[in-house]
Amino acid sequence: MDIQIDRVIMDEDQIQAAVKKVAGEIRRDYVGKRPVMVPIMKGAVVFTADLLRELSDIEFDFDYVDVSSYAHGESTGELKVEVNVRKDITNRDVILIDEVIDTGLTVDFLIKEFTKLGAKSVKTVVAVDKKAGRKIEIEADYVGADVPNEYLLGYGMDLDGSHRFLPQIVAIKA
Ligand SMILES: O=P(O)(O)OC[C@H]1O[C@H](OP(=O)(O)OP(=O)(O)O)[C@H](O)[C@@H]1O
Ligand SMILES: Nc1nc2[nH]cnc2c(=O)[nH]1
Repeated sequence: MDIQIDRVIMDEDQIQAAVKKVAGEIRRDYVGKRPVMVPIMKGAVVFTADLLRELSDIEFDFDYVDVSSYAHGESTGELKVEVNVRKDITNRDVILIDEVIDTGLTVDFLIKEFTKLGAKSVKTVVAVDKKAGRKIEIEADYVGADVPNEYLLGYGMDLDGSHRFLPQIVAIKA
């Protein structure tokens, strides 16, 4: 597939500033609470590595889920759970980590799942927020930066597996 980059939405410095901002907010709210950090793979892989190294001065536990719903650049609206959480999250404060919130369907689904599993609280941190993309009413609790409602690549975001590890966040030509 021929992917043409249109423009850079966030460069590496802007991304790192966004990581530091949300890390500061999470540190303030969770120090001493030992939350369970749960990235939503695969897209969250890069943001998670940055965020959790930034938070290495507080205590937390770690697990991950692998959930996907996008194919060929579009939300199918159907969540496929490849790997579910294995840690016992009963009565635990959980922080879901994702690189982007768009329709909101992924985090909404997982918040409901984790609440059913007995979590004490489930909050969400995202690197970027496409607020205009929402299909349901839901907000992330910690947002690195707001971005336009265009299909983005890089910093974990892919198109059918391509461009996921681009260090910048870019928009592509339609
Ligand atoms: O708010 P939403 O519209 O639900 O979109 C956000 C989700 O979309 C992407 O996942 P994707 O389904 O592409 O799977 P991947 O993480 O494995 O690439 C991204 O990593 C988020 O998890
Ligand atoms: N790659 C990619 N995945 C997404 N999932 C939800 N929104 C996006 C996006 O803009 N780009």
